[in-house]
Amino acid sequence: MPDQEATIGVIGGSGLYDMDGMTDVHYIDVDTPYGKPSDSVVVGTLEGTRVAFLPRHGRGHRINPTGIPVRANIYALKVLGVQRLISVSAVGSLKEDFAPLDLVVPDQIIDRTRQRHNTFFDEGVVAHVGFAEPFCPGASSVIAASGQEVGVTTHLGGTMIVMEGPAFSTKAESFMYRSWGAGIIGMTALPEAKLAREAEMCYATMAWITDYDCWHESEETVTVEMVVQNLLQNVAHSKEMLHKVIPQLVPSENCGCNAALKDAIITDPRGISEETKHKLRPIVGKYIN
Ligand SMILES: CSC[C@H]1O[C@H](OP(=O)(O)O)[C@H](O)[C@@H]1O
Ligand SMILES: Nc1ncnc2[nH]cnc12
Repeated sequence: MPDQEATIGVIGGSGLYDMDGMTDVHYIDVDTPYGKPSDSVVVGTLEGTRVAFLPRHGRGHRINPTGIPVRANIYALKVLGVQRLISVSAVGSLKEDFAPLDLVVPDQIIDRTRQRHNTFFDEGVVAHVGFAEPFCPGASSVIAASGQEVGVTTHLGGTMIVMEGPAFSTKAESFMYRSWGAGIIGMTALPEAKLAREAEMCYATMAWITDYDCWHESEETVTVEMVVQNLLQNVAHSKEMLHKVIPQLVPSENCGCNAALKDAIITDPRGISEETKHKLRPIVGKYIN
């Protein structure tokens, strides 16, 4: 595999702006039809595997959740060869037994975002990917097993609310999300998960609980200070876990993530312009040439 390619991708969230222990490192600035990604992508070797790492808020946390160039991020990782993508996120808890510092590996998601581009298929070619199971079950199991191995309280499964932000929720919203049965809340897993599906990548999330949002009677309402304090411990666990997770992320025969577009493109290929084909080649080149 060439130096500037990687099959595994990691998107770092709040607090995770770099990865420890990578060797043979290249910083790559990728330009995409959707503009520049959040920052340079670091490609290096970790535990014998080529990995591409990208901090979604940019180094120094410059980009708010709404402003993250998610299409550019996913497109850039696809161009670099990424097939399986792990996302790391700080989240609030909506359930008593999901406590700060616990790890949740969600299996469902509810979209409460309003201002984001959430598809590669909005111009010139239409595709409808299946999203009933938004996270790759194989990659999710690997993350959960490694959480248990490093000794963190780990919950496999749970519904994640993705809100627009950047302000945190009102109490009324937080109670409503609880009544929906949701377990955690964050601001960034969408459209990331959807675009990763369109790009036929396995996608799973390591969601670290930093707070009880604002619904809890006896716990303090979320603040950035509280999130950051808990993040420091969560980030250390994330880094330790990534060393274990990455070498185990082998392709699974039955997850189907790598064939998400197989029956999803509805546009007659004869009507797709050369310009659109060129723009979307890394995403659809396997099906439309
Ligand atoms: C710093 S608190 C809110 C912020 O943290 C989470 O970011 P990420 O998912 O990238 O870890 C949350 O989604 C908000 O963007
Ligand atoms: N309570 C919360 N709401 C939304 N995003 C978060 N990230 C961390 N805590 C959060």
